[in-house]
Amino acid sequence: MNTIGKLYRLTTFGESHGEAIGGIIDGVPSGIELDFEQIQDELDRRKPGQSKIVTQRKESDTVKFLSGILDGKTTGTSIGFLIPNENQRSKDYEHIEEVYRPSHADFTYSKKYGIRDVRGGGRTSARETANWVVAGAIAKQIIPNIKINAYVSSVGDLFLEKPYQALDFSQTDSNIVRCPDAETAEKMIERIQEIRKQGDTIGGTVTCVIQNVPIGLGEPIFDKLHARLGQAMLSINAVKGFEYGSGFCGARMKGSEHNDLFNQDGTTKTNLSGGIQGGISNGMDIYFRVAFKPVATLMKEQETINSEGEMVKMHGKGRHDPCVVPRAVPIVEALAAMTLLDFVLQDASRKI
Ligand SMILES: Cc1cc2nc3c(=O)[nH]c(=O)nc-3n(C[C@H](O)[C@H](O)[C@H](O)COP(=O)(O)O)c2cc1C
Repeated sequence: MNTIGKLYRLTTFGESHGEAIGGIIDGVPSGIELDFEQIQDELDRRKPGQSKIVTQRKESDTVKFLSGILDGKTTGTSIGFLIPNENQRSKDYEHIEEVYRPSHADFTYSKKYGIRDVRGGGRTSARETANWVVAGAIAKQIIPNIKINAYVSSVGDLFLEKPYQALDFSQTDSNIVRCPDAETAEKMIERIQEIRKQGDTIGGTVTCVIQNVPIGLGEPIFDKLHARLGQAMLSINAVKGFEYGSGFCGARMKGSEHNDLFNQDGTTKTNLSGGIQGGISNGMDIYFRVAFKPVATLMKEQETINSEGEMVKMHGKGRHDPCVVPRAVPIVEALAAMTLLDFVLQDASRKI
């Protein structure tokens, strides 16, 4: 229930306003020299308070490793880690103790568990995703040849029209919205600021491109590579859609338009398959898109119900993201890295 992965496994714990969040990573090969700066850099890309277009909660998100590492190298035993919570303001949530925020997880958690950790959303909070970023950063270091790049490809109805082949991924972090095209990025930032001033929120998409993938990762039936990527991406808070390759557009095409014809060396002239056929990587680029809804907590009045079943008015309070996609980029990359590594280990285990 709190674990993702089969051979590279992350088990997590923690609530938004509890003492700390953290996890245990199993399946890390021994002898990997870890780059701790890179792990912290990834956490900094996700952390709150990093720019004017994200939540202003201030967390240093400093990770403390407790086990599984000796003299900077992995020992092959489980890696335990903690990220202390530093900047909780639980009072900001007192006003929702008896009411359910529309489209948040307040109602479902209350009904399922009969008890609700209202402080910062408890375990429903995307604070949990910091744990995933730690495991993802380590996964990236174990499979450095596989290149994973995510970026913001839309905010509301503002789309980055260029295909990923025309982008320079080194520019993704050159702006606060994490869109590698400077002109589009500027418009996206303006839109998010406008929406925030209105006390509203806005959705968007993150595109992820995975390059240099060996042929043969993924299983033919239940552990299809795209199914596991989809499960990972759909586990991210606020995600409403996942499509890979031609995705939903493919449903509008004819086979003669959609088929990826082969070159003699087994590569394909087009890549509408998105690098996966029959659940197995074919060596072409894997690319997919993840759709994020607008954040549920609004800084404006909405109608809702309380725990007594009465219709009431509520007004959001506290520090919230007006749009999650800039902070979601490292989360998408982390889960992609963990999923790919899991299959690399599975593939290796078949060969001994
Ligand atoms: C990076 C990130 C930041 C988020 N920040 C907020 C936030 O500030 N306020 C909020 O209400 N929801 C936020 N969310 C979304 C909620 O966690 C999510 O909508 C909620 O748990 C309900 O789950 P669901 O939307 O997947 O159904 C964020 C999600 C992500 C990925």
